[in-house]
Amino acid sequence: MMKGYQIKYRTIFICVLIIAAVCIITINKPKKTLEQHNIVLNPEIVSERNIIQKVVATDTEREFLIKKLVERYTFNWGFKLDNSPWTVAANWFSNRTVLPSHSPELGGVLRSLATREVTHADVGFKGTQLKLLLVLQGGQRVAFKPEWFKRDDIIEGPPYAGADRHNGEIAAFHLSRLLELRRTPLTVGRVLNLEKEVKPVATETLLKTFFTRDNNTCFYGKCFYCKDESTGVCGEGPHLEGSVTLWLPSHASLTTHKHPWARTYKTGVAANWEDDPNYCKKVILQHGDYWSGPRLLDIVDTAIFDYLIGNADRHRYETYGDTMIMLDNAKSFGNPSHDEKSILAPLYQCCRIRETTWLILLLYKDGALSQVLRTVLMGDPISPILSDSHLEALDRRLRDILHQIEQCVIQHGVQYVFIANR
Ligand SMILES: Nc1ncnc2c1ncn2[C@@H]1O[C@H](COP(=O)(O)OP(=O)(O)OP(=O)(O)O)[C@@H](O)[C@H]1O
Ligand SMILES: [Mn+2]
Repeated sequence: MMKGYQIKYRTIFICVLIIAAVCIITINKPKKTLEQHNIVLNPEIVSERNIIQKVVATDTEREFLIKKLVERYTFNWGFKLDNSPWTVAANWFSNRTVLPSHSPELGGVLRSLATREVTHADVGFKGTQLKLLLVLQGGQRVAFKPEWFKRDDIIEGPPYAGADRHNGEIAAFHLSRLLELRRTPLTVGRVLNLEKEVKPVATETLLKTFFTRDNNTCFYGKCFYCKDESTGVCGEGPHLEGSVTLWLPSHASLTTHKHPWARTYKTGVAANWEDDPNYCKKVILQHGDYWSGPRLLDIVDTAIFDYLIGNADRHRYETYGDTMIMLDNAKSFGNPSHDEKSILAPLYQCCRIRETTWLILLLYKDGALSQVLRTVLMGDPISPILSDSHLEALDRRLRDILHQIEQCVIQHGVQYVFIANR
């Protein structure tokens, strides 16, 4: 009797030990990192994948990767164009991208945007923010967004607070190139002499809004927030810095849509997406074409891009054909110590992303993003474009994005999260 009890207790004890050991092994088993998953790759990014494998290897190879990326995205300011810069740029416009991944001509077109004579100046014809609509020699329309803030100024308040940041528009353009989201029109920095370059060619409507304050030339233009001298912008003397953005070609008819993840812009009033974890499914149900075409993935790409630049103001968007164009990126780089997680809602609510986008993001991890962008931005005539703290914020935000993608994979699996060829 006594012996039987002992055997029974010993068996139970051994079973408990085995179960505990299995549990410990399972819990401590290293999770497969995303790089170890065997993803089916698009041919065009196979070369990038080789680089990824290298970057995971050693510091020297990481340096090599950064050097390669800098070479690829630095533009040659002195490049001599054979054709009109405006024809070159108009020919770049296609149904998925507005410029090529890399072309020596890019430097020539950007130089023309920054230096060609202004032949006509008018008030911006759309939007809530003060801007100029200029025509440059050769008949090219551009939008000029003026400088309101210094590079170190910090914008406090709601995530969409403050006037436009012209340097943000420039940085966003180059970031979109680095990430191969080439759906942002060409943008460059420029200092205009308002007295000599703008006033002589200004329309009556614009001219009427010019005034002087402390010997500086100022104007208040025409827009929703443009009221009178109190809402005007001033240069230093006659000189006003700003961003010049190429207008898309006239044949590019754009359609405007309300962004499904738009904010209410009312303090204390949340939009539907803000407290509905199933919001993404509802968006897809409501717009079938979002899922069958590129739209939802364009929205996710744009959310990633906006999270990096800190733009919480994408209340509407434009499409050309099926493609979402990323216009108006100036509500960005306002506060380097604030990361507005809600901008990522399309990513964390849908948990779907283009496989190419994810692979390209991987190239820039561990500080490569700020290093490459810093060097590329040095080529702009009004550089430095971003303060160190904004560049550091990019690396930190990229880590958040990669972590979020990893969470999606853990939750839904690789096949669900990564979408190829759409
Ligand atoms: N480069 C461009 N090419 C073609 N159209 C453009 C370009 N930039 C702006 N637009 C058109 O002008 C509109 C207003 O531009 P933008 O969004 O930059 O102004 P905004 O004052 O910031 O507007 P909002 O305050 O609504 O954000 C865009 O929605 C688009 O239709
Ligand atoms: Mn805007």
